[in-house]
Amino acid sequence: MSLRVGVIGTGMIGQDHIRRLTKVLQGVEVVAVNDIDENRATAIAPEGAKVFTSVKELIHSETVDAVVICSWGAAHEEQLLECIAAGKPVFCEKPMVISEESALKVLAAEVAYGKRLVQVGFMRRFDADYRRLKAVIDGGTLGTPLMYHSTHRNPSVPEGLYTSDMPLNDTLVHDADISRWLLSDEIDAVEVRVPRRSTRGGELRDPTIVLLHMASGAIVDVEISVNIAYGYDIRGEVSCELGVAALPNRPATVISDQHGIRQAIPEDWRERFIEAYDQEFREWIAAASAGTATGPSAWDGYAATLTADAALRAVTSGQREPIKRISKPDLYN
Ligand SMILES: NC(=O)c1ccc[n+]([C@@H]2O[C@H](COP(=O)([O-])OP(=O)(O)OC[C@H]3O[C@@H](n4cnc5c(N)ncnc54)[C@H](O)[C@@H]3O)[C@@H](O)[C@H]2O)c1
Ligand SMILES: O[C@H]1[C@H](O)[C@@H](O)[C@H](O)[C@@H](O)[C@H]1O
Repeated sequence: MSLRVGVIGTGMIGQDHIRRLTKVLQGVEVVAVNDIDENRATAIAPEGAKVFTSVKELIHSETVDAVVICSWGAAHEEQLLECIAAGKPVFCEKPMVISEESALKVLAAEVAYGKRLVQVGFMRRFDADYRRLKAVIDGGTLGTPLMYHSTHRNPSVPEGLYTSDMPLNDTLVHDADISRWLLSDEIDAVEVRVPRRSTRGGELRDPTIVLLHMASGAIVDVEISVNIAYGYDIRGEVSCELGVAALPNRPATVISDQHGIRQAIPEDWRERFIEAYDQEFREWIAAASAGTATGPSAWDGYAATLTADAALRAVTSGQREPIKRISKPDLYN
């Protein structure tokens, strides 16, 4: 029997996930949708899916086995808590939540429930190139990882919707998560440096350089650029004691003409991570069909939120901001 899914939030990524859940993947159907913009939900709802005007009713509906949350970050806490209260597996787009307080509430609810229900949308962990990079680091042939250079460039971000904290609490969270995962480490402190501002983003603080001090002593530097015009460019290079392992640029046709030799750069995250999102959902469907979750957990969402909070403090203080974590509940070991 197919997993019957309700999707909350039918904007850019909600539409892309509905496409993959209805047209690409097996063993799943979208039976319900909701958006605060009811007209949008109605326009996007796949054939046969019910449009719910109440999130709560969608989550508790007997016709819905599992939930996909694609609303804005600030709405995630309430929606996640409702899914846990209903005992339903839930895939939640990143950021899991946007404050430490919210993250602790989600952790406490899931721990009290006693089983993993929450999977956070850190899709890089499902990308074949990142998985190969991790296999090399874990294989140990390059020795201990010492530094990781993470480059995260967006051509542009939605004007008005992408606000001043978001380079750190919406974009950096991917680099925080992938650094913890690649290096099998935790982030203990954060520093931020703000160079000359790009005029392309108006008043938005952009670009930003972030240093993540890992518990092991390794250091990660992250470039966050969210208005760099030329494309969606994601890079990563791990410097180890005996060598360096880097993420390849996306393979693309090589064009030679009067302008020189060139390769296309992905336009946005949809293009760059298309296979990663598919794989992320393949694994989620399998886990949710068994009543649970897999991959990035609420603990990982919590760790990314702590990093974003510390980075936001570091912008103001100009100092190295320490991170204090609760001890890890057994559920996440
Ligand atoms: N993993 C990724 O690479 C990736 C890519 C894009 C977006 N995202 C994340 O997905 C989420 C949505 O991003 P987007 O780009 O699709 O934004 P968007 O603005 O295009 O769409 C968000 C939709 O959610 C709806 N919405 C907002 N609050 C709601 C609520 N309380 N209840 C129901 N609907 C609500 C909005 O009306 C809108 O239609 C964000 O958390 C974003 O960070 C992740
Ligand atoms: O919501 C998007 C998405 O998470 C992308 O993967 C990231 O590159 C963007 O910076 C962010 O705004």
